[in-house]
Amino acid sequence: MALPRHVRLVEVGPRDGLQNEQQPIGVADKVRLVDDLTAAGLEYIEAGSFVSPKWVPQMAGSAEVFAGIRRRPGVTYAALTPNLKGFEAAMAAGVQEVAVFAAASESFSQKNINCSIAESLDRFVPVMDAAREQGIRVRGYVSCVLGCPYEGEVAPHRVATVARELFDMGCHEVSLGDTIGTGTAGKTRQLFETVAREVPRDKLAGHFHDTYGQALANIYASLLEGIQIFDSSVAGLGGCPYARGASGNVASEDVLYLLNGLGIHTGVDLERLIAAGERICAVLGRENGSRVARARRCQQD
Ligand SMILES: CC(C)(COP(=O)([O-])OP(=O)([O-])OC[C@H]1O[C@@H](n2cnc3c(N)ncnc32)[C@H](O)[C@@H]1OP(=O)([O-])[O-])[C@@H](O)C(=O)NCCC(=O)NCCSC(=O)C[C@@](C)(O)CC(=O)[O-]
Repeated sequence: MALPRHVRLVEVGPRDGLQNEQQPIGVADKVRLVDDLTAAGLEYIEAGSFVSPKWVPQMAGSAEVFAGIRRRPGVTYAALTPNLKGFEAAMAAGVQEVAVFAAASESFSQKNINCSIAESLDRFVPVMDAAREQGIRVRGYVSCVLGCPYEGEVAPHRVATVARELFDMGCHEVSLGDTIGTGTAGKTRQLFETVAREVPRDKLAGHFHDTYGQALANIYASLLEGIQIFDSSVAGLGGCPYARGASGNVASEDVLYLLNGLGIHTGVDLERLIAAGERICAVLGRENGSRVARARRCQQD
């Protein structure tokens, strides 16, 4: 399959990235991060999460974040909503698009959202109904698509079943998450080939954590499978609170460098993106997880 000419980057740093930080992060710093990402040209930014603050304390201020950001027309600012309560809170905060999240592994589903896969899909039905009534688009996530921290291997057909359920219930696109980053390029191709029998390819996104250093290779493998939407996290922020040892998402800067090198258009400015990552890393006092950003810094020193 020929490589696509355009890719949409879904920036998940303010949500997937920051949700795993142990130290408190002020609303102003979160708002600044989202504004910097907007300035870098990202068209889709996951800016927060309306989940139980007991489960993920770092996302507790999401309503304030949505109140503080400067929204650029044409940019989607989205949030996670695991149930109707979260959806209603997101609507009150003026969220434009929400995401529901399921897993391909029963154990991870229990650890992450305290219910089975089937129960989670049932919980999403009222969210989907309310979203339809209010004209809100819903994105779907499937976690553990290339491995589970509790169960190990996950067969592609199990992922396909959950992805199909999410698509059939009205999710406009389904993002497949390699939560623990164990996937390799061959398995990634096999995964998309299998899932694309159930959900159209142009409705699938890749969401790769870089724990084993395979994320860029997996993105290239996905491009060869015709996938044109990728989730990434500025400065490689993050991890997953329910997958011990999982490192952050693949760094947005590194994905952009790959795509730029392939001549694939994204509309994102690399230098501004690097600046956004450097700023939030300075706030957090952590090393920048983007190799591109680190290389640029060395060249400038
Ligand atoms: C789903 C629940 C709520 C079930 O949690 P539960 O305890 O089973 O739910 P519950 O309905 O019994 O409610 C318990 C308490 O939570 C409250 N509650 C209930 N719902 C909400 C809500 N929406 N917002 C705020 N509060 C809420 C509810 O009001 C109650 O409060 P209490 O009476 O004890 O004071 C919980 O398990 C939860 O919030 N989990 C969140 C897990 C999470 O955010 N994980 C990270 C995101 S997923 C991810 O990172 C993976 C992804 C997407 O990036 C892809 C990948 O890489 O794999």
